[in-house]
Amino acid sequence: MGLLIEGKWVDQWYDTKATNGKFVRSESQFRNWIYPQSQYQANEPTHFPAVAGRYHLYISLACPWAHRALIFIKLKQLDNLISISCVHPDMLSNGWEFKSDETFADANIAAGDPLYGFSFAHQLYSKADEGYTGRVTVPILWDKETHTIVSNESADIIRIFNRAFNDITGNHLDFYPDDKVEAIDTLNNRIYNTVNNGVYKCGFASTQEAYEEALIPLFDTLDFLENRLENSPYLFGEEQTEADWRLFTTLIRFDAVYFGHFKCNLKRIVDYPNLIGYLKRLYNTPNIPDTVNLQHIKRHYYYSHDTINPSRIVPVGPNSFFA
Ligand SMILES: N[C@@H](CCC(=O)N[C@@H](CS)C(=O)NCC(=O)O)C(=O)O
Repeated sequence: MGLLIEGKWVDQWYDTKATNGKFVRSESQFRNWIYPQSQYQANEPTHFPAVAGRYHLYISLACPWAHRALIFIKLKQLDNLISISCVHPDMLSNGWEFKSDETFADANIAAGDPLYGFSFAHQLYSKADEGYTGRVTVPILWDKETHTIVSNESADIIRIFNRAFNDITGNHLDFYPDDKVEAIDTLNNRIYNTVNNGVYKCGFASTQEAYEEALIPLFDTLDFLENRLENSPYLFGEEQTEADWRLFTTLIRFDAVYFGHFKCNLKRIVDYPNLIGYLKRLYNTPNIPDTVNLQHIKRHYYYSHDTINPSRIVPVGPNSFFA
């Protein structure tokens, strides 16, 4: 685990000393946008046009943020327009690596870097910006034409996928409808701070106080969501929205990883009747099971975070999502 400093790779774990033991996630730095041809302005440096075959998505099958992007490829039927490949689940001193390894072959997503044959994800960041300083994270939405990163922010990538390619695919499903924008943003904000990022705040805390400060709001929000789902299949009623999918990628990892490895252990998701029903409902959406790789998920967290799990032993259970 490390980061790039002025384009050079430096191996170091998250520094929580300056923040009283709290984990503070850094902001993504590539925040460009893909627009449909009708809205694309060539003279705007942050604009990229929606063109079939032009973009590549680099993901980790273990990572909940990258998982969102993969899910939107499926929901919006973008498989034939955007190519995808994945990193190896082990994120060690070189950060995310591209290597093929039969043990971790996924049935649907190829491993490696088909564009440049790079060994490390940090080489993509240096290619995009030779003086880049910051973390090397996935997902990475890459432009094959100008050889740069369009976006490394999953929240933006799923909104790009929600709209930009509709004219090409004919898929007009809308997971961020105009009349719900404010309500979705408000709920996303709570779920991001206390659940999606909340589990990381628990897991990467380096003081008892910082851990407990993250744990309590995490379970407050899970209790609140359990209540909200009492009479409703999804967070905003009958229709799925992006809020559901942003929550899904954390919930599906919870009992297998966050409960044990990140010490988020007041309750499991299976202990919440509405949340577990909701998780199964989302999981059973067409093409979604193909996006969930429990082997990568468990291996990545338990094997990569040796400050938390120095033995690198990967627990055997649970070996299904809902048990
Ligand atoms: N805000 C980013 C966060 C992405 C992120 O932190 N991804 C993790 C994997 S789960 C990562 O690549 N971490 C590497 C690092 O922090 O060095 C997003 O949502 O896209």
